[in-house]
Amino acid sequence: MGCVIEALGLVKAFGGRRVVDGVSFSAGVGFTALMGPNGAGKTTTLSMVVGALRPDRGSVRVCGFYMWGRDGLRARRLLGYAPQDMPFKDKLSGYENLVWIGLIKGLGLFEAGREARRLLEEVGLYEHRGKRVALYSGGMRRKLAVAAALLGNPEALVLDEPTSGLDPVARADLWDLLAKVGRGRAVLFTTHMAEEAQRRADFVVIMHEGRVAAAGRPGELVAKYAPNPRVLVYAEGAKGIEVEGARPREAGPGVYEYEVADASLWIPKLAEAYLRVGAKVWRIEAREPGLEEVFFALTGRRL
Ligand SMILES: Nc1ncnc2c1ncn2[C@@H]1O[C@H](COP(=O)(O)OP(=O)(O)OP(=O)(O)O)[C@@H](O)[C@H]1O
Repeated sequence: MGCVIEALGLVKAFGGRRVVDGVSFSAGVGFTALMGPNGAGKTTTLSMVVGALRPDRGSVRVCGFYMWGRDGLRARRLLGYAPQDMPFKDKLSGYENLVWIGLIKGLGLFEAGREARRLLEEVGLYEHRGKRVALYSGGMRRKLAVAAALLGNPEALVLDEPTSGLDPVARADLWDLLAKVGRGRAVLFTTHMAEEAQRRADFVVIMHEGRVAAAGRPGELVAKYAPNPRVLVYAEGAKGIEVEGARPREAGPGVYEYEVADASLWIPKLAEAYLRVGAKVWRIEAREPGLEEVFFALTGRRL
């Protein structure tokens, strides 16, 4: 079966405002994305999941052990966590940082050193092991954070926005690494990028205003909430026009999005309608719906 991370009715309020309001989900072996816009409550939820923040209500189970009960220590040991900004000591090397974190996690000095070397190799930082972390790039810091989360060989991994702030090349590189180290583990990660969740997650939990708006496999969510393709018209000289009852949504300056049943029928129809009113049409394209459209269908907002 493998390890499962379970959030069971989590509630957390700050100053009387519930920022997490009854969140439940389970993340089994594979990649689970906790997806939502900034402020949806993702980080607060993760903090409770990893045992850093006590829930007002509800509980968390990691591989069957309750995080906030007698088994808390066990649950914590089974789980590795990489926060958005890992508090590394910039003056120490990558190797020294990992040894230091290993000691905090309860490893002996010899084992911490051995694990640090093994993990630096695994994440591709071995040749930079002696370099001060202050000199690491953003991508290298993230890899080191993944290595730190893997100290103690946890069954579950929790990653808060693992790729935020990275350029596309560094992001793809980090995902190659995560795919490798995530194999056989329950990996829970947060993202506010629909494309990333769609591409990388086996299962997606969509959060909005402190609650779970929907959860499922990406393909199932799209089929259920946003099955229709979209046609985008890039035009100048006409505001979005209604065509045969289909009303556009302004997807950007001069970009009008139509939700249609059959894109191949609607592309010529829309081109004709815009040309008829004297607009310049730069481009028309069909787009398959994805989790961005699912989020919009559920909340009326864009991610
Ligand atoms: N310690 C705190 N005290 C008061 N309010 C807080 C605290 N932590 C978070 N909040 C508020 O709770 C809400 C949810 O924050 P949270 O960081 O969990 O969202 P998020 O989905 O992770 O967003 P982001 O991607 O920006 O981190 C926000 O409105 C935030 O301002």
